[in-house]
Amino acid sequence: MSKTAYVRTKPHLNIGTMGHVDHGKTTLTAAITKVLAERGSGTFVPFDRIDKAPEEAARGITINIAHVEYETDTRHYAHVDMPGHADYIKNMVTGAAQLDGAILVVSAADGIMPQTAEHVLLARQVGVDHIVVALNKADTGDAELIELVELEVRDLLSQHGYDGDSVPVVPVSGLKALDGDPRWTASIEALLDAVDTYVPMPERYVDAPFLLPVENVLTITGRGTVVTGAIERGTVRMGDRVQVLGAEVESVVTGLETFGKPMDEAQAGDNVALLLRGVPRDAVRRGHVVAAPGSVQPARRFTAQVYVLSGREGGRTTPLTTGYRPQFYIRTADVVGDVDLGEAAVARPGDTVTMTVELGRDVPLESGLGFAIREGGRTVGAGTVTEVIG
Ligand SMILES: Nc1nc2c(ncn2[C@@H]2O[C@H](COP(=O)(O)OP(=O)(O)OP(=O)(O)O)[C@@H](O)[C@H]2O)c(=O)[nH]1
Ligand SMILES: [Mg+2]
Repeated sequence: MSKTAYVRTKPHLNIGTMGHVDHGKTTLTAAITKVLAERGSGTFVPFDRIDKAPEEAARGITINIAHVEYETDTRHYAHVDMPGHADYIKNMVTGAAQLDGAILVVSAADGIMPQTAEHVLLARQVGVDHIVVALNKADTGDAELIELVELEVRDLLSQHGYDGDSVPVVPVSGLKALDGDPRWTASIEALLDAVDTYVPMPERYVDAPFLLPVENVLTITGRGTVVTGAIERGTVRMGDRVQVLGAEVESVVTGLETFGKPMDEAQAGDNVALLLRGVPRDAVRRGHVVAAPGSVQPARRFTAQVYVLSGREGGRTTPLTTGYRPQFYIRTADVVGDVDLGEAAVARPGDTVTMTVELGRDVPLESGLGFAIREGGRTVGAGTVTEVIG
């Protein structure tokens, strides 16, 4: 069966829903696709097609990130629906790493909760510069409560370096919009307008050497190994030679698709699936990087500026010292690393410190790259690479 090729008619952006567990991210994602499908631009993706794993259905939570696509009048979006549950932050970080903007979903009935704050911090760290707030479940709350939650969210965003005063905050009801209630269908339209206008089209480095952080790996029986993710920079064409950093193999791109639609060429920002010739399924993993051969030099040692979260922010309550070995979340990778604090030797919760890190394996690094530090299921630090040592 031949598939319809992807035709680039509008600028493409990557957005997604993040926020605390059960605040309604998946419901809102389904509602957005429904409202737009009714406008004739896209396909409705029902809730159970987004949370489709049996464990997700049984537990009523999102575990894996899921991608849907839709179009507004002015833009084409790939939308990643991220899990809110604290146990699946790892998947959330992978999703957030590819976003140009995020929809922070906050239940107007509950207000900000631990993963609301953690997601904002992580989004900031992985380079999400623009957030639009959906005050969901607005059908349940009274106006006064909604106003209070709005103030609280603006404050939280300001604390993390976002412009909390100017961020659009839109009261919505994903559930009622899914039901077709016109008042709440209009709230989804208002949210999408806010995303269209508030999240700018990022600069795309289409002329840079190709680089794609691997989000997922799958096998197409009889055809080979497919890697998926959002292209960070550059352009890739059918037949291009690429290098898989992490797997240390070279390959040729023999298939290229976005949301099931074939393309001859994909560029920075596109959310794609690449079929790689002759690469065994188990050689490639999330966290590896596919790049133009020789274009990046992986490294494992770097210096960084790191903020150590306080106990109140969900971080450690005790200082960390040289020799500390947490996990570093860099792009889609999580890698163990040894921390050296130099002469300071100790960093207390709430401190901003300079550290030297030696990772457990080589990864493509560059100064300015943001990362998160996690330990035993919680985020303990947020940092930026200041210098790559080698
Ligand atoms: N009243 C009301 N309930 C809602 C609304 N949106 C979602 N819900 C309910 O809230 C619960 C959680 O919804 P989900 O969409 O699964 O929440 P989620 O944020 O995706 O949860 P995780 O992905 O597990 O973090 C479900 O029972 C929904 O029906 C809303 O706008 N109003
Ligand atoms: Mg969900």
